[in-house]
Amino acid sequence: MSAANRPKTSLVPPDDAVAPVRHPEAPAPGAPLGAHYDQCFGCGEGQPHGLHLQARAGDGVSVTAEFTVKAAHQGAPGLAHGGVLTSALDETLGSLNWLMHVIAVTGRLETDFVRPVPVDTVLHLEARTTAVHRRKIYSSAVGRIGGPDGPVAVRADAVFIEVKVEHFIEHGRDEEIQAAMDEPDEVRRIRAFEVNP
Ligand SMILES: CCCCCCCCCCCCCC(=O)SCCNC(=O)CCNC(=O)[C@H](O)C(C)(C)COP(=O)(O)OP(=O)(O)OC[C@H]1O[C@@H](n2cnc3c(N)ncnc32)[C@H](O)[C@@H]1OP(=O)(O)O
Repeated sequence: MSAANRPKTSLVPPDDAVAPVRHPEAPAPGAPLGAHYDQCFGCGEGQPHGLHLQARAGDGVSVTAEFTVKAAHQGAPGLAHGGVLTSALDETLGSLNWLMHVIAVTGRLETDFVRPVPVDTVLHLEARTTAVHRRKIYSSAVGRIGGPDGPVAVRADAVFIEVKVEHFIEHGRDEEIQAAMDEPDEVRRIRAFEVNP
């Protein structure tokens, strides 16, 4: 069956899924994870149009992050665009994989929009990996407004799929791949994951 015809993977882990394992060299709880790629729309410091999310490690396989909704993120007047909020959730969820030293891409992501999020709001994001089944990584996130314990405005469930670094080399545009490969920090981090599973 071609990938395009594949039935949607459930966001509920199968019975034989296992608990996620935090890598022994993962950053300590409270420590920033840093951007995985300088030009990433979600976390890249060199990306002027990006969200500039800075995730911090939590306990187990969990992270927290804050995202401030700017005027450039509007959908309706004065309110955040749903796709931008989903991007913030995707980035936060994706950062969980670094705590396990696994390279993975988003396979499926489902967002519930519970409350409108006005411009200038700080969205307090929390995400956790709940289970792993072969290459599939099951994670969930919430975004709260009005403070870290405020009401939930958005929530998401996702399945990430583990990939090798060749995934990016094969599919990415040569120009950016070459630039990333020329960046010693990027290569060191990715290679560390490959030799240190
Ligand atoms: C050089 C520099 C590198 C820099 C690195 C930076 C990295 C940072 C990146 C972070 C960026 C931030 C995050 C982003 O924005 S990531 C960007 C958005 N995501 C993508 O671009 C992914 C596009 N999709 C693909 O490339 C392929 O379809 C993948 C790789 C996902 C699977 O194709 P592949 O041929 O490999 O898979 P398989 O057929 O062997 O299936 C394997 C298992 O997975 C299950 N499955 C498959 N598809 C899906 C699906 N869609 N939903 C749920 N489940 C799915 C499938 O049922 C099977 O399960 P099981 O049979 O085992 O039970």
